[in-house]
This record gives sequence, C-alpha cells and structure tokens, in this order.
Amino acid sequence: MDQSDIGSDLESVLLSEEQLSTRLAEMAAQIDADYAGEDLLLVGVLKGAVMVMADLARQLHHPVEMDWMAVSSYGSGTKSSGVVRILKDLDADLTGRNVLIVEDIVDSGLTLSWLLANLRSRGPKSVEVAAMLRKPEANKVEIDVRYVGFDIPNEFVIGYGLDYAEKYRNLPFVGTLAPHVYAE
Ligand SMILES: O=P(O)(O)OC[C@H]1O[C@H](OP(=O)(O)OP(=O)(O)O)[C@H](O)[C@@H]1O
Ligand code: HPA
Ligand SMILES: [Mg+2]
Repeated sequence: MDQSDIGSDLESVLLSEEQLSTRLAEMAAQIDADYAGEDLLLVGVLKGAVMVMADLARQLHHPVEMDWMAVSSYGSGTKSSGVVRILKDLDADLTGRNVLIVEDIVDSGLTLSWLLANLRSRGPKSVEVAAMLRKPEANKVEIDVRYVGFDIPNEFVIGYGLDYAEKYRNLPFVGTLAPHVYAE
C-alpha cells in the first residue's frame, strides 16, 4: 500500500518510510549497546506495534525473544481511559528477565502507564520502553520512555501500524488524515 492507494484521505506525510527506518536503525544500535551480553525479551503491544516490532527486531544484532500482549481500554468507550483489560496475556514468565516494551505510539500515556505497572509487578529484572512515536500529551503522566523514535505534534496519525477505525495500518509511512475522513 502506498500514497496513491489512500488518495484524498491522506492530508500529509509526516514521516517517510526512509525516515522511519533510519531512526529505527539508530534506536536498534542503542538497544544493542545497552543490552550487550544481557538477556532481552521484546514485548509488542498488539495491534499497533506489529510493524515497529518486526522492523526493530530485524535491525537488532542482539538475540532476542519476542512475545505479545493485547490490551483494551473499556468503560465509557473513550479511548485510553486508563482502565485497561488484558485481551491476550504474555506467554513468557517475566521473573528475572530484561523486558523491553515495544509500542507504536505514546499518546495520552495511559496505556503504557498501566502496562508498566502491570509488567513491573511480575518480578522482572528490568522493564523499559521503546516507542516509535510520542505526542506531547504523554507528558501528562509520568512515564520514562527510554527509546523514542520521534516526538510528533498533537494530531491524529495513521500508518506504520497505526489505524483509524482499523484502516491504514499497512501504510509504510506515518501520515495525517484529511479532515473529511473524520467528518464522514
Ligand atoms: O498513550 P495512549 O493514549 O494510551 O495511546 C496509545 C495506545 O493506543 C494505541 O492502541 P489502540 O488502543 O488504538 O489499539 P491498536 O494498537 O490495536 O490500534 C497505540 O497502539 C497504543 O497502544
Ligand atoms: O494518533 C493516533 N493514531 C492512531 N492510533 C492512535 N492511538 C493513540 N493515538 C493514536
Ligand atoms: Mg488503534
């Protein structure tokens, strides 16, 4: 899927495929250096983190294990209420492990703040976060994101795993949606 397939629904390309992969290589080099000689378990948060997990893992030279979690906010239906339900839990036991949570985006930060507390309660050696994108709103909650790809403006973004109503995840770049898409 590329820019021509999304047509007038796309407002602008915020980060190109090349920008994403260049930055990911830098993050991977940092992660390789930080975990040299250490065990490392990557935990991807479904579904948005699928692309960044696949690309980051392949840029790493470090031998890693990969596991997945699916979580969902519930209640009023408002996104990221902070009340999170586990839809699919990890297969791995985290006791004594170095865990790196891999996320596509930290927006309000509420999903991650819940996830960090949850995973830290399972007796790991360490828990850190790698996120491709971070929005300024994430500053509202105290979260230490060790590896950040890009800080982006407070706009709704799509592509590279990120969806609008489950669509556009397979765009290879990150873009913003044209206003008429929301208005429909
Ligand atoms: O910082 P927050 O405001 O909590 O938002 C970030 C979370 O929201 C998105 O997931 P979403 O719940 O849309 O599920 P998805 O990954 O399946 O699209 C994204 O993948 C993060 O997990
Ligand atoms: O900007 C976004 N786009 C898509 N999904 C999201 N989940 C949190 N923020 C976003
Ligand atoms: Mg989503």
